Amino acid sequence: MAIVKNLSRTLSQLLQSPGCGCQTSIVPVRCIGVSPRQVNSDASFHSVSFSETDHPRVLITGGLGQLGVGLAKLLRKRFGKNNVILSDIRKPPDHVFYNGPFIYSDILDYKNLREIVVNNRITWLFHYSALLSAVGEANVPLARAVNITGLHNILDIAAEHSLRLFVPSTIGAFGPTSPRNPTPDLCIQRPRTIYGVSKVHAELMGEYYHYRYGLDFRCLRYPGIISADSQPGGGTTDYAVQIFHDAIKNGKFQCNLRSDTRLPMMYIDDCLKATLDVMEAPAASLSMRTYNISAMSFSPEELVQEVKKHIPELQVTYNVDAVRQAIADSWPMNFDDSNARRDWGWKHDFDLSELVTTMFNILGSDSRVAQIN
Ligand SMILES: NC(=O)c1ccc[n+]([C@@H]2O[C@H](COP(=O)([O-])OP(=O)(O)OC[C@H]3O[C@@H](n4cnc5c(N)ncnc54)[C@H](O)[C@@H]3O)[C@@H](O)[C@H]2O)c1
Ligand SMILES: C[C@@H](O)[C@H](N)C(=O)O
Repeated sequence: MAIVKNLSRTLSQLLQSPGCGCQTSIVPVRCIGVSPRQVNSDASFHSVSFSETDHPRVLITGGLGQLGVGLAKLLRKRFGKNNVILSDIRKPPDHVFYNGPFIYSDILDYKNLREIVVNNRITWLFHYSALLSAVGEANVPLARAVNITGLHNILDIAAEHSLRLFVPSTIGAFGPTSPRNPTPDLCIQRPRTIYGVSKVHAELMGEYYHYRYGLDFRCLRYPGIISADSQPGGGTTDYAVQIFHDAIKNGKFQCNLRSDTRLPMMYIDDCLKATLDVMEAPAASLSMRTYNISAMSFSPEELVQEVKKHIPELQVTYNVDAVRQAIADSWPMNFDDSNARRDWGWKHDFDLSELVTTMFNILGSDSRVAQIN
């Protein structure tokens, strides 16, 4: 009986304090072949390994997608061009290649990742590689490999080298049984896509590594992100980017979601600002490690009305894609991000009308609007 009591006391102490349990033992993370992936218990996971006056040394994985290049630009402004390395498995266009460090990195290659982290003395890692919701459903084995096996590699590397790790999650981490209007941070999560399942897995594994090994894991659940100078990578919210390009190019747009499909959305600048803010937030201010962030929520018909203020003759038709519609119908309609606002001061700058005006300003619709008037 006494043994059972002692065991349960030790276990409850372990579960209550972050970074607990790493004081006295070597914690095996994973052993593969001749490279024992072990985390030394003495590693000071909570203190980042650069001094307060130094800038972090940053690696971004999956950096050539919709969000990575913009993130690199923001981080380079803050920490210096050479302190931020973009990586991907694709060939970078000239404007990316000549604008700062870029290297090849396949997140499924653990040794290559480790080499990059060690050789470049990386201290912060932004893990952007993923297959999004629609392309994930089209290739489940690849999505499982990249989104789950790849994440395991990232977590182990981050724990081994005491990195501060950011992994984005998504509105897609919720499912039809979650409260949808609004969706709070903590509620039932039973997504029906491989993308959503892998993101819930990422949230839970990151938090587990935080509480078990003290990994400085930080995670935001992004809404659908809208950007002007980068294309989305195959998600359910892609229509909200495509409409701007099609409206400007030929004044016609065919929407693949039903006109009343309401989803949380955000302009890219807000998303990247939130990402940097949560990474810079003092650990003591974070009451959780995974936060919803929100800015606006709209349906295709509401977006169309706003776009028509700039291009009144826009013609819209609906040709619903069954896979995407089923996904969207299972996702949150509105996101409750009150914890992020309270804990680390999250605040969005762009509402729907500012978003649409900004998109047209960047994409250069002025001449078209002028022609119409
Ligand atoms: N864009 C959004 O609306 C949105 C919303 C919520 C969450 N997120 C998350 O933010 C992150 C970035 O999103 P994004 O829109 O830029 O994605 P994206 O699909 O545009 O880009 C993903 C990148 O991952 C790379 N990649 C694929 N397999 C890889 C591998 N084996 N090794 C290394 N890289 C690999 C791809 O080449 C691609 O450039 C993702 O994790 C995504 O889940 C995005
Ligand atoms: C919402 C987000 O995760 C992505 N844009 C998708 O639709 O898959």
